[in-house]
Amino acid sequence: MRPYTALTIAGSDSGGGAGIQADIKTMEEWQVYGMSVLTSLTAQNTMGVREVHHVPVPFLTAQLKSIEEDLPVDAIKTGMISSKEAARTVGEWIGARRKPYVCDPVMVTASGHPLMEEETREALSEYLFPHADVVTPNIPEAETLLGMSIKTEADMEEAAGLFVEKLGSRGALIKGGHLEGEAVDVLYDGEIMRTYREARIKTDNTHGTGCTYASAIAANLARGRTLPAAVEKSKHFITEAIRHSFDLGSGSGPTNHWAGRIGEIK
Ligand SMILES: Nc1ncnc2c1ncn2[C@@H]1O[C@H](COP(=O)(O)OP(=O)(O)O)[C@@H](O)[C@H]1O
Ligand SMILES: Cc1ncc(COP(=O)(O)O)c(N)n1
Repeated sequence: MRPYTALTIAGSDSGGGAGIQADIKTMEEWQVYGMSVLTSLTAQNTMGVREVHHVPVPFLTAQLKSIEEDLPVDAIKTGMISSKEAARTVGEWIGARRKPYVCDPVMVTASGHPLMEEETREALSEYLFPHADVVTPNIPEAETLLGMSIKTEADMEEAAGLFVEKLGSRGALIKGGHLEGEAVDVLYDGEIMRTYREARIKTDNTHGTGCTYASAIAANLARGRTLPAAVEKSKHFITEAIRHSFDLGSGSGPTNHWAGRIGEIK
């Protein structure tokens, strides 16, 4: 049997809650075979990032070549991409594949550690966004990339539209986790504006939510679902993952990737 497959191109989180580790755990939950190309290694836990080591670009290329010569890729997700050169390499590779692609433009960790060099911001719209079916910024990322302030749902809709019009992606999902009240996300697929709404869960354990959400969307696209259907399924998945998140570590604890299967193993 040939399983559905997805590739994450992202950084490693030694603490296991975000980055590549969150991505592969999430793909597994959707019964999608996960593959990973590492861009950077972070020495990280729930409290923050101690050190970062970037994978040299020729080795990034070697990983991409290893996938390409041997393994099928049904969908792609990108996360931490620190340098302009890495963005160019990854963007050119993705552009040649023409597979469903979810771009999570991670810039800083929740604890405030930068994961991207400043000059890479422009490289995102140059090399990555044009190939993306959907870009998934949180509010601070959307504000930085668009140079606007986002405080209301109307602002989120405007931002989603601007990603497509000005920054060149085919779609945008603006995530409202950083606003107050309900956890509302706005998806624009280039034609229709849709809103996904869930009650806000009272917890500080949200380490890895962005990575998990983007990977769930990629896994659902790999399974052949449309973008709105993939987002709907993934919004439900991330909400349960936050509801059952783990009180691990003394910082912001990780989301629970197996929330949908709680109680299965006795
Ligand atoms: N406390 C919460 N309760 C319920 N959903 C949340 C909560 N915090 C974030 N979310 C949801 O989790 C997803 C990730 O959002 P967000 O926190 O904005 O992104 P990031 O992890 O990239 O900063 C979004 O669907 C958002 O609405
Ligand atoms: C290697 C790596 N990549 C991404 C994030 C962002 O995590 P989040 O999903 O909480 O925004 C992170 N903390 N570490």
